[in-house]
Amino acid sequence: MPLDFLTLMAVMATNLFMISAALPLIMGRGVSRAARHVQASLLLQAVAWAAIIASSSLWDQALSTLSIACNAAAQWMLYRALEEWLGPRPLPRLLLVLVIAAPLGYTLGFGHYAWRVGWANFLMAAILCIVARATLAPVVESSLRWRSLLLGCLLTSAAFTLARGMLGAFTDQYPSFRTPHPVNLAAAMATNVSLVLGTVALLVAWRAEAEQKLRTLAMTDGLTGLLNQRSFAQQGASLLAHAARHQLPVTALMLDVDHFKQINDTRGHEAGDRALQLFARLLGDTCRSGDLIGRLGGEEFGVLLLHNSAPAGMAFDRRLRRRLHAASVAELGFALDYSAGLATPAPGETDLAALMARADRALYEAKTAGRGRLVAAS
Ligand SMILES: Nc1nc2c(ncn2[C@@H]2O[C@H](COP(=O)(O)OP(=O)(O)OP(=O)(O)O)[C@@H](O)[C@H]2O)c(=O)[nH]1
Repeated sequence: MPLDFLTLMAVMATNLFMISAALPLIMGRGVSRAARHVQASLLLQAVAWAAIIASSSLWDQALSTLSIACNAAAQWMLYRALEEWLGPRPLPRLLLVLVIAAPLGYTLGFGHYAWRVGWANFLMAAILCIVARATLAPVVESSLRWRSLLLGCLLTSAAFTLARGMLGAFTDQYPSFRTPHPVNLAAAMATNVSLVLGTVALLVAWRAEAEQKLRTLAMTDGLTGLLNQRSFAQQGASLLAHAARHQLPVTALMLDVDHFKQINDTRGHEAGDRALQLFARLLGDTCRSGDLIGRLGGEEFGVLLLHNSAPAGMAFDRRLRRRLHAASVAELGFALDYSAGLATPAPGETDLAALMARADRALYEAKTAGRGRLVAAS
């Protein structure tokens, strides 16, 4: 079956334009930054392929330079999407330099065919390798499946781009972009397939991002960003089981802001919300990593301090109280105070509900004893 190179390219450019038009419709408004980067990347690729096809009939230098600039920029946008999904990625500066240098060197050396083809393809291959590298070693948890698929697509494209560069720079078998050389035809086929598979990988990545957002939303309290009651109970039970297994000390605290209704009534609901946010932030600042904090009700918070026995829990309370008094006056314009109850599990105890109920009873004692204090369960 004869394969016409330009037809393959035209099909790919058409597909890319269709996908670029369809994606915003499928994804809808208000999508994440990563999704917007992906949309931009696909559109830039579509323009790049359309420009290279058009360059064979008019404005050769301008359109082929535009094509390389768009292709490089498309990879930059894809890299930015990967940064959003996977955390900081390696070699961002080098990538940016290559993205700028690829079209610049190409157009400056346009008069010399071997130079411009070698330059543009070698730099594009390097760009593709850096983006492929960016799919590895995520800083945040991410599925290996879509990343492997994207990695495969990018490495395949990089290999063919490199092969084109070698042919153009060091042989006379690649006299033009449309040459029906077997490597060129295979590259066009592979790019078409990579486009489809790469788009699938990116859609799966986008879905994974949406799922993660939903999971976070279901686990956290919208106002303070702390764990909500349900996830505090789930994660608290695991923490308690872990502590019991390894015989680690744990201290549980129940904390409740004092006279909170009065704050709402006299200063307004918004001031009350800001007070809760400040309290939550200071709780986070006073805890160490591995501790658990949750908003268990309106102005009631639960804390599980790992590696801490009762005296350390009391020291935690003193630190928090000091910080709260200073920060509430400075940031809210009035002093905020709270009552707290403290309880520690018996050796081997893993019943979180019973432990928190003891801390809650101690909290009630703190309230009835005049508020603004900590009471330890006996
Ligand atoms: N601003 C604001 N208020 C809330 C929120 N959730 C609950 N509340 C209010 O918190 C108040 C809690 O009042 P109470 O349970 O009487 O507690 P309190 O006034 O702090 O009294 P003590 O705990 O006995 O010191 C109620 O008025 C609730 O409407 C919230 O998310 N934001």
